[in-house]
Amino acid sequence: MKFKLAPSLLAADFWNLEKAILPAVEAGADVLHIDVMDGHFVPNLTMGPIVPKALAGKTDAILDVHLMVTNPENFITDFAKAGAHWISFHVEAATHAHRVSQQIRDAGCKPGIAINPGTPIAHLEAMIDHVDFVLLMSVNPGFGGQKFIEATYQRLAQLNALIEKSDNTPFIQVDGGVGVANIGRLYQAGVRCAVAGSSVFGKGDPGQAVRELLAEVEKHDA
Ligand SMILES: O=C(CO)[C@@H](O)[C@H](O)COP(=O)(O)O
Ligand SMILES: [Fe+2]
Repeated sequence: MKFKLAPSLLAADFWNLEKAILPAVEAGADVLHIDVMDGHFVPNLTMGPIVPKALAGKTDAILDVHLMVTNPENFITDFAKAGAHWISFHVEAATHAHRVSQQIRDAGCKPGIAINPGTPIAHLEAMIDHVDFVLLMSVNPGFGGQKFIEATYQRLAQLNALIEKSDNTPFIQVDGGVGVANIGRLYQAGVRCAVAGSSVFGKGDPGQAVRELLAEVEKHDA
């Protein structure tokens, strides 16, 4: 699969969302990452379905909804109707993870399973065959702008090994603290979609930031 960069809207200027998003997409970002937080699973509140609904039809980018909520099953239909293409939910938050992934697929979206830095990779074992991607958190979920956790590289090796021995090949998305300093190494470690919030929208020019991040990936493409 071709590498995809997913700017996280959480770091964008909400006064000027269109001006933030358009240059990032024009510069080659294929995915827009929408962080949904409920103030319960994580100690922060962010966006509901009105956000993908506002973007749907305005851009060709994939709308990628990252649910950091308890009871994810309650939100799938609304986000799918709002135009989400990918929906990920946390293995820590889903009592019936298998049912939730099926619900996402039935709603016409690609299901992804997300995992916190403190949860053993082995907890994904029963779900690998039932998702299209794994979202490996490289910070503790809840906030943008945090420092990348270095143990993510070891966890990536464990995740690759788990995927290798399964019948399915979900792609790996990494989320949190990604920037020019680590995106190349993450690509080499098997990541095919990197979420980038502050490193895209935290500087003056999102288009330039996207070009720099993609150039790093290109450099590491052996
Ligand atoms: O899901 C989350 C945080 O919970 C992420 O998507 C962050 O929003 C990424 O932001 P940066 O770490 O790249 O600033
Ligand atoms: Fe996220």
